[in-house]
Amino acid sequence: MTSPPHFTGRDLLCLRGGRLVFQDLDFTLAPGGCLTLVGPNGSGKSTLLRLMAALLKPLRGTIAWDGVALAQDPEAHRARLHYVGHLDAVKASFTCREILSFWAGVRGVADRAAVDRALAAFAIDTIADVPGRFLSAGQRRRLSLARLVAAPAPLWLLDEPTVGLDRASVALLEGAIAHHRAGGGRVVLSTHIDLATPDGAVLDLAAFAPRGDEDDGDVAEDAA
Ligand SMILES: Nc1ncnc2c1ncn2[C@@H]1O[C@H](COP(=O)(O)OP(=O)(O)OP(=O)(O)O)[C@@H](O)[C@H]1O
Repeated sequence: MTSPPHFTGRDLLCLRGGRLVFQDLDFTLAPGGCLTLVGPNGSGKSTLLRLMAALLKPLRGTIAWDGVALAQDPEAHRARLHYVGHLDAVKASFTCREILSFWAGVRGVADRAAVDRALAAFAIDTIADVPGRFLSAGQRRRLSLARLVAAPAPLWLLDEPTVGLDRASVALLEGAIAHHRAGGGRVVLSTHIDLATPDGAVLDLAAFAPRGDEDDGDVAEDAA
């Protein structure tokens, strides 16, 4: 019997702007798993998500999908994930439906039903034909999150996805995450608020902060 594919990080050390952000960091995420990143401002939650998306490289350590290091084929890795960062990619002159259809098309999904499901999943169906320029901050965020549903991908990387969301929208996100995980999908998210992720794991970045005894002055940052 073969074991399920795991998403792992081992012995990770990361610099940004020449400064040590975290070190000795390990994680493991099995299919259906959720990892919540917590920690104070600047502790490296966004940085770790960017490492997991193969947008940055660690100075030391390895991140691997099913035993294969991301560095071997970062493009293949990016094709299996959705990364939702702080910026909402919303085109002012396109409607919500057009924006979602575009994103789905980029991922090879030409399925109106999938776009309809995504609109409904984040309660944007009532504003499906409203152009991006007229959306509120919370509506823009919901539209960005709806991409997750419009074009399936096994790994969701979500950087503070609840920013701008009202309580009802947070519940919609929790539901979408639960549905994704029930189908074997994986989620890593950073948050400063409580988000219901049943049976999920929590990784506190504060535990991997520089100890103050390192001399990092002579090591170069290894950015992608
Ligand atoms: N592009 C960059 N160049 C240089 N340093 C950076 C860059 N981006 C982030 N940093 C630094 O890396 C460290 C970690 O930042 P990061 O954004 O990962 O923290 P965070 O835990 O996500 O913070 P927050 O809770 O405020 O969002 C900080 O000290 C930050 O100043």
